[in-house]
Amino acid sequence: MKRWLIENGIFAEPSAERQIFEGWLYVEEGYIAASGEGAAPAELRDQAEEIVNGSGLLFMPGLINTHGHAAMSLLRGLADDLVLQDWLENHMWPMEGKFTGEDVYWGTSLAAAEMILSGTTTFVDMYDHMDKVAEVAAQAGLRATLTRGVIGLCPPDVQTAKLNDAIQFAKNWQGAENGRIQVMMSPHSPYTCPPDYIERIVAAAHELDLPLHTHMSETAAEVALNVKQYGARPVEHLDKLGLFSRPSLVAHAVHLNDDEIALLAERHVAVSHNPVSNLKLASGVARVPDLLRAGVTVSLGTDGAASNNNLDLFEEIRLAALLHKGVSGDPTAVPAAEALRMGTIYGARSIGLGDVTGSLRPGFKADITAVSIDKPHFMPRTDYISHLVYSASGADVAHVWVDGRRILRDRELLTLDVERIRYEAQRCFERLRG
Ligand SMILES: CSC[C@H]1O[C@@H](n2cnc3c(O)ncnc32)[C@H](O)[C@@H]1O
Ligand SMILES: [Zn+2]
Repeated sequence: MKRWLIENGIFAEPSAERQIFEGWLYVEEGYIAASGEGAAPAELRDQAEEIVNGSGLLFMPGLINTHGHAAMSLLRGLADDLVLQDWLENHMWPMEGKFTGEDVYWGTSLAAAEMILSGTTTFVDMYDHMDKVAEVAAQAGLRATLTRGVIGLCPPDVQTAKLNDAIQFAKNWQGAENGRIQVMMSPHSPYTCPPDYIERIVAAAHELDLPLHTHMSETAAEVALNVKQYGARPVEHLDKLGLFSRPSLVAHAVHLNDDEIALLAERHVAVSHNPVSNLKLASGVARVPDLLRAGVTVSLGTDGAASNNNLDLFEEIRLAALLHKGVSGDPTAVPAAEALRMGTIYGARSIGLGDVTGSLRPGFKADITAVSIDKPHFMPRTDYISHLVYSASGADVAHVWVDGRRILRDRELLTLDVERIRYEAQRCFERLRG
């Protein structure tokens, strides 16, 4: 579909001065070409190959999930109510050690189905067997920023093999699928990668001209260990290793002091805030209002489904708006529109796509989520930004487009066979469980 039109819709653009307008939006060759209030121009109606009747629908930029491990949806519900290190070392890593490419394929497919059904159009994924993740993203029609996460707690030859795998993955997939697939380089964390290994990964990112992504300062125990092992807190440690010399996105950043916040701002490091995962693993609450005040780009991630336990980014948006009010005692700590920007345009900026996706303005890719607003919890029609943040959930999503192509119609997945995915995911889990 090259040219199509939405008319009679309500549009939410949280980064514009006028955040809500009623009218039309025209898409051409995958891009938002024009939009306006009131009735659509007759010439655009004539040119359009499809006209979408937007009545009863609220159109918003597709959601952007900036940190996750999609295939971990196979481990959902397996090990709840544990702290990070116990959960990782005694439950996740033993299971992940048994994962084959097929497990990653079906686990990621399950996640892709869930993300599309809850309005996500772009996801960041750090995992192993990344060719399988990229295949799923390509097939699903999602936009994805993918990275082969490397853990360096292994002999030097295995470290090298993992790094080469990450480099090869980048060479094969960077810019694939009409640019929908982007790649980053990822040391898993400062506590799983020795300093010299991080330096090699950073050097590879420079050579390949790629951004970097890592877990950082997720728990107080991690920060204490970093100080004990390396004599510096994680931010200073990673800065010395050159990680922030590339565009960087760090996940979690829960335990930061004022100097670290200032340094992240100075280095233009983006933070993926994962409030549900941080609460579930009892990691703490990130200093999001302070980060935003300092000028850091803060976006939202679910982390894997095993620490969440779903991939509904509306939940992260709502929690980001609520949690920081609760802990600060300031109801304006994260206002509704700011939470929505964290789930959309700030997500795009944090992965270098700030002029590509995350907005409904002309010139952006047509990555659009349509929410069905003919429901009691969207009444009365007071403030749709408020309704999206405080009342909506992923279950309200009716249609999704990525790159101008519809991938969800009336909650029917158009690119994925959800029955087959459910069957295969259960089969994979049973084999892994043994
Ligand atoms: C090397 S692939 C990614 C790796 O990350 C693990 N993981 C999942 N959630 C978290 C988290 O919250 N902190 C640190 N590491 C996490 C996952 O199990 C994979 O092994
Ligand atoms: Zn993670």
